[in-house]
Amino acid sequence: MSGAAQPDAAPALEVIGLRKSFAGRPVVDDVSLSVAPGEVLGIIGRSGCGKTTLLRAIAHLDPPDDGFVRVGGHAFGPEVSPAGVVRRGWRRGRDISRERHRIGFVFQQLHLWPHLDVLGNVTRAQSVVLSRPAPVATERARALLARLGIADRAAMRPAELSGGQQQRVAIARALALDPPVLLFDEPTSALDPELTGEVAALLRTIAGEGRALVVVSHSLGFVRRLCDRLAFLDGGHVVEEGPAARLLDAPRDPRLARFLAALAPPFPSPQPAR
Ligand SMILES: Nc1ncnc2c1ncn2[C@@H]1O[C@H](COP(=O)(O)OP(=O)(O)OP(=O)(O)O)[C@@H](O)[C@H]1O
Repeated sequence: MSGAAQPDAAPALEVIGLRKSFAGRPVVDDVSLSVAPGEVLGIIGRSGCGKTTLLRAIAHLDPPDDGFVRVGGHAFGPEVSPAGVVRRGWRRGRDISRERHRIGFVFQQLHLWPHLDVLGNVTRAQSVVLSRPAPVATERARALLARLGIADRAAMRPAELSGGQQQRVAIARALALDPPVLLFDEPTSALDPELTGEVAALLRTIAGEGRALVVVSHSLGFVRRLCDRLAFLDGGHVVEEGPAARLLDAPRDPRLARFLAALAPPFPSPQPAR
């Protein structure tokens, strides 16, 4: 970890009492989280515990049923209260599209536009979401592609790239909107294990710019390397939260201990040959 987190700073992201149900079944149930600028929060938990649903509800890709999301102290989304009061002047559907650039989202499946080349993928969202003039958007895109080491791929289509390169395009596309908050859903799931360290280093650099990152991952090695804090989700609730090393090495909740034990290698590592 780079130590760039600013835990005493005002939160970049606040999630307060978020709830999301599908067909009457609560999947995210009263989740509250706070992430400081420069901090990386990891979300861990067994398959189906609601990690992706939580990320999507934070970003209002699937609007939450209840709760508040704030970015830099300002409301993100309609702020539906338990009493059903909606933020004054809020127009559902229309207004969220204007705010989307404040929370970047890098999907597990990446969702790059297959018919656009790499440069087009990184400029298009800037034009659509921020109405940036084409030359400004292109300059920003080229600078990001260079920074992410894929400038020489600018004219290629996503299908012509490796998984790691495609992921860099998705990260460049999200960064192009300058979001103070970035959400990553399983950023290493499509990558070879040797790229995991590279992705962790890249995300640390991005956080080091003062952005708040929330990262869902199944890989304990990855979250240990990357995250300042972890939240363990079970049954739609955050049942334990704290410094990453503390949760991984000294879990307090038996559900977290069981989850970690199930992921630990079944046999001790072989002793290295002397
Ligand atoms: N759009 C939806 N409609 C109905 N049910 C849904 C929807 N999205 C998610 N669910 C359900 O919510 C539960 C949590 O799903 P979610 O994808 O959030 O879990 P997860 O923790 O991210 O799982 P995984 O680690 O396997 O990706 C699952 O039971 C899933 O079937």
